[in-house]
Amino acid sequence: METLSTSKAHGGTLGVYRHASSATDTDMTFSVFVPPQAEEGGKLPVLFYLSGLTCTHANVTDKGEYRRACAEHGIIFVAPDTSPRGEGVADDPEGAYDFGLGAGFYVNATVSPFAAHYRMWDYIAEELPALVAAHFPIDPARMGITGHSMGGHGALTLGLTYPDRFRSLSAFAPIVAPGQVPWGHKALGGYLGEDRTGWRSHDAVALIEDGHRPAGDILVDQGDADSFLAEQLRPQLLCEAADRAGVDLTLRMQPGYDHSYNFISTFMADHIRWHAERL
Ligand SMILES: N[C@@H](CCC(=O)N[C@@H](CSC=O)C(=O)NCC(=O)O)C(=O)O
Repeated sequence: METLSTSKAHGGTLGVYRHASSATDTDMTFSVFVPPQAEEGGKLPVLFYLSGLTCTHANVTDKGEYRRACAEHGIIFVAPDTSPRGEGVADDPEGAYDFGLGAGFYVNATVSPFAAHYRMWDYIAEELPALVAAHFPIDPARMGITGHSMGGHGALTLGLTYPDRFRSLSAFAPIVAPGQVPWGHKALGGYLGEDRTGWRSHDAVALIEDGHRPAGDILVDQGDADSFLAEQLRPQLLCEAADRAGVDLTLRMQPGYDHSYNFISTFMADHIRWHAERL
């Protein structure tokens, strides 16, 4: 693992790192904030934040405003990239923002040419937790996951699939049912193929319908002025599935907030506190 930069913040250290990923067979870059409590020598809980379409690790690192709350609650914060990148990595044939580079959708692609590198599911579920646990003072029994939009979809599907691994689960404006919305149709069709049975493992609503359960309760914040709300996000579908299944979900509709990092940064500290209480 190569250190690209480190900088002191709120008494802790923000670092950006690059490594050769075996999951994606590319270099991958991510950021980690280690709070000042690490100096005491113990292992700390970790929160993985999965970003949305068009993002790298840098969007939340620059605009997410998570460091003060992580320093207050003693949480390590890990922000990975959203897709493999580099020479030989396939992109959307028309360069669209919602597929290919910056839009890995947290799945292991099975369709050529994407199957060669687009293995973000394995990267987030397996490789990255092991890598950060080897290099930072992380307690692997206290891992939480959150994310925004496409990353909220990733957090929900990973948290529902691996409740023993991700002990706390929240999301900001997530895509809750990719099998029922245009972003999801394009991504799951392009990465997994048109046989929709395979899509259910990457659809939070379908996962709940199919019997998957999170480790505990789920927190979702959603702005009601989000331009993607009605067509792409549809959080009501998650509420209905959770109600039917007895999953403890809190959906907070936040008046006036849009889909941007102004929304995310407003509620970030609250999500970090919420995860800290559960980890
Ligand atoms: N057409 C827009 C759409 C991109 C966008 O809004 N991306 C969001 C995530 S959307 C769902 O996953 C985002 O987080 N953008 C980065 C940011 O820093 O705001 C466009 O291309 O801009």
